[in-house]
Amino acid sequence: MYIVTAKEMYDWDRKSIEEAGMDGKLLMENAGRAVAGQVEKQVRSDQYIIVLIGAGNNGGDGFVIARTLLNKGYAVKAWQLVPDEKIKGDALAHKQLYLGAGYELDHLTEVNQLFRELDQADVVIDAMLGIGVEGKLKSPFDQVVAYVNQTQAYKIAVDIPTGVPADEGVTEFDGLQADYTCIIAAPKMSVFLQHTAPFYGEWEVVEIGLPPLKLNKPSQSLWERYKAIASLPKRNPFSHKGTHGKGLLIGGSYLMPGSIALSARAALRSGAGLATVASPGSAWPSVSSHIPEATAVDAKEVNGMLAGRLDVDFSNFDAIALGMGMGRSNASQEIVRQVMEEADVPVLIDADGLHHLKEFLEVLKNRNRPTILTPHPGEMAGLLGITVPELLARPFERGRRFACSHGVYLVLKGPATIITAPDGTQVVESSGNAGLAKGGSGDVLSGILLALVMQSESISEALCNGCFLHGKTAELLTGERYSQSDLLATDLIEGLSQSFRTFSI
Ligand SMILES: NC(=O)C1=CN([C@@H]2O[C@H](COP(=O)(O)OP(=O)(O)OC[C@H]3O[C@@H](n4cnc5c(N)ncnc54)[C@H](O)[C@@H]3O)[C@@H](O)[C@H]2O)[C@@H](O)CC1
Ligand SMILES: Nc1ncnc2c1ncn2[C@@H]1O[C@H](COP(=O)(O)OP(=O)(O)O)[C@@H](O)[C@H]1O
Ligand SMILES: [K+]
Repeated sequence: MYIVTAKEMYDWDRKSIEEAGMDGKLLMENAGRAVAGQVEKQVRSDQYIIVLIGAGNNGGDGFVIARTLLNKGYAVKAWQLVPDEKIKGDALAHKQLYLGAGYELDHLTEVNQLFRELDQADVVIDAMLGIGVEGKLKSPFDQVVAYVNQTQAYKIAVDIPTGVPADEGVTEFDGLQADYTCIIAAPKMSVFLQHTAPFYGEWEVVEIGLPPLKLNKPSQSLWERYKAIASLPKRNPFSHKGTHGKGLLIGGSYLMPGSIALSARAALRSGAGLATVASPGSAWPSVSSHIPEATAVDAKEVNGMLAGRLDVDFSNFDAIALGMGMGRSNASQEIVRQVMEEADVPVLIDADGLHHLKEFLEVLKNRNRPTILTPHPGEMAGLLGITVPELLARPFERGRRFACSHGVYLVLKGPATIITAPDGTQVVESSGNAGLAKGGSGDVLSGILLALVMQSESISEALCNGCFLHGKTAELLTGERYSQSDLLATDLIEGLSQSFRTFSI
């Protein structure tokens, strides 16, 4: 499923009408009916519904929704919040159909009168403004949104909650806080941004008849369950351990032996054939006690942290993951540089490895094989030399620019993880929950990703599937045995088997 910007959505709409011959009024009818169908699943016939209608096409959808629900016997009042002359085009046509059907329309003259009605409503349908919103909300929308937000009513937004921008980059806005948003045709970028996503509540996408081939292929899409099921690695009955990849994991330190142990265990649980750990000798007893299946290579250390070069032939491995629990000692930086310059296999860099890499990002351009960086927003902001809020205001654009200019795969982690390929293609993987907001989750992800990179033809697919397995495992576990509060990274590793049994079929 594609994720669209407002411009991409408008272009799709225009091309569907101009080139495919779709009729704008028919699309609006389809949109309104599709939303009404979803509303019906959530409301009872004895509940009092208010539909709030604005000036544009979002308001036009509102006339269709109100008419459709009234046709079916629901208790609905439609309120037009703007003067008559503002309603134009397809929206005006649907207003006339609504009135022609004999239904009553309330006009906003005095906000307190509407507020008294809103106090009585069980359900408020927000068809005020859609993706056409510009700047801060003007009167009366600012007052109405503020009032609706503090009512007890169940709030359903049409396409996008009023006031919320569709695109990234706008951080100052007043938005309607929806409980549920029925998104028309394709999710907008703001569904996946941390400062806008909470306004949507639960969301679903409805199809309204826009022909997919008239959508100029956007650069962003959403990773979906069916894609994961089709592309997760399958075990060949005649395989041997070498078939599934020999991974080298470099990291861990005397005071942080756990990270690399989590990564190595997660890699083996995710199907890797062999996992070899390069960690300081002082950390190895602790690492091996958590993952006896892993082997080790000798590594020099200073003060319990990796130091100097590794005496390892990297060509013996199929991929390398680097940085988890490594520590930030200057002495460890040499290893990161060595791997970047000498390892002719895919390399994933996480955590402290990213801290070291920051000092010599120019090496990325010289690599012949894929490099994968897996920063959380703090690490990404550090790589870019900007603040976390600056990054989160435009994560798609910042991530794309970084991945393209450095020629890397970028896994920008978060509730919606944005995976960017070196050509700028972006996929959002949005599974998981706040059970993952705990130290160690990222180390587990690195191990999963390492294993999948070794078992997949496509790096992008491997990264999407790895994030999918990670998030879905958290969802499966917190739906049953665990809660989001008590889930540990180690539980996640043991829970991977449940995800593989569910999705790798
Ligand atoms: N072909 C169609 O008819 C379709 C229409 N769709 C609906 O149409 C919507 C987009 O329609 P529009 O482009 O008319 O956009 P809106 O419905 O968001 O309305 C834009 C209008 O709102 C007013 N406005 C903008 N910013 C404002 C602010 N800050 N404060 C107060 N008023 C403001 C302006 O008068 C502007 O012209 C979508 O979100 C969707 O709901 C979809 O159903 C797709 C198909
Ligand atoms: N609230 C959340 N919802 C969904 N996923 C989350 C949430 N918080 C964290 N995650 C996921 O958990 C992982 C955390 O990684 P990271 O911050 O590197 O953790 P650590 O380094 O402590 O192991 C990422 O994959 C991230 O996407
Ligand atoms: K809306």
